[in-house]
Amino acid sequence: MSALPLRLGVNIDHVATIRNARGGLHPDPVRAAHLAAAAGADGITAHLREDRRHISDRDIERLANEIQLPLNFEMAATEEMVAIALRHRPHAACIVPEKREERTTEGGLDVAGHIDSLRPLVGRLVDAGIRVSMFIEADPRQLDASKAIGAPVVELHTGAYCDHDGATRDGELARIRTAAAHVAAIGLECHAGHGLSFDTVKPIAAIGSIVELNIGHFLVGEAIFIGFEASIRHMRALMDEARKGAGR
Ligand SMILES: CC(=O)[C@@H](O)[C@H](O)COP(=O)(O)O
Ligand SMILES: NCC(=O)COP(=O)(O)O
Repeated sequence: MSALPLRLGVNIDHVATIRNARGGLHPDPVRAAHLAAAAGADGITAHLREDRRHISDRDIERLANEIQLPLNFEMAATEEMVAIALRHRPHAACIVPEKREERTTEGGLDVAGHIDSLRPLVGRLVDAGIRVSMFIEADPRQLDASKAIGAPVVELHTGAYCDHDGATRDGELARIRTAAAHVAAIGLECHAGHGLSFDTVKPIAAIGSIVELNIGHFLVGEAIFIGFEASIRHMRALMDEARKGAGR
């Protein structure tokens, strides 16, 4: 059976990181979103963190109102973020863990340990027509818990795979492959992301049951050297190369 089409969600958080370094308006994340669309992105991802270290409330408002691509709103499982999601009604919301002291997302959300609190929160977003995904480790317990709380989508955290090499990376890749097969078997949609680069994307893109990759930090960094559109176009080409011959 042939692999499903693979979407590229471009995360523009770190365009805002550069902007916030001087507290001005440049570079504009919304302009970056338009460029990403022109470069072939299938969606835009933006993470409104509780501490607003990069994406701001105004960025989310403008993205929701000004871009044509589907917006994937990454958010913590808090009442504050639910209210913002219900106000702007993005195409999708991805529920991610947050710790103020972390430099970046360090792992997946413990859905299995918080089923009772997450089920109603997910239900409110689903009832509002928002496609909810759970940002989780490649762990069958977390997959089954995501299904149990009514989330139609999971996004597998690829950080450990990207941060290691050799046998450890191979082990993480095997874990992701097994998890992606399980996601398909239980009828959820499978996405993946965090830390992906030109060097690490192809084995993940070759997993046929993964239908969306969310990639940001590397694309913004590489844009300094080759331009944002070229960075996105090259990532898309690598994903397409990997997809050829990928099974389900
Ligand atoms: C959830 C995820 O992997 C990305 O959104 C990542 O969080 C990018 O934002 P940070 O670099 O602030 O973690
Ligand atoms: N959910 C992953 C994402 O949106 C982008 O993560 P990164 O590529 O910035 O590490």
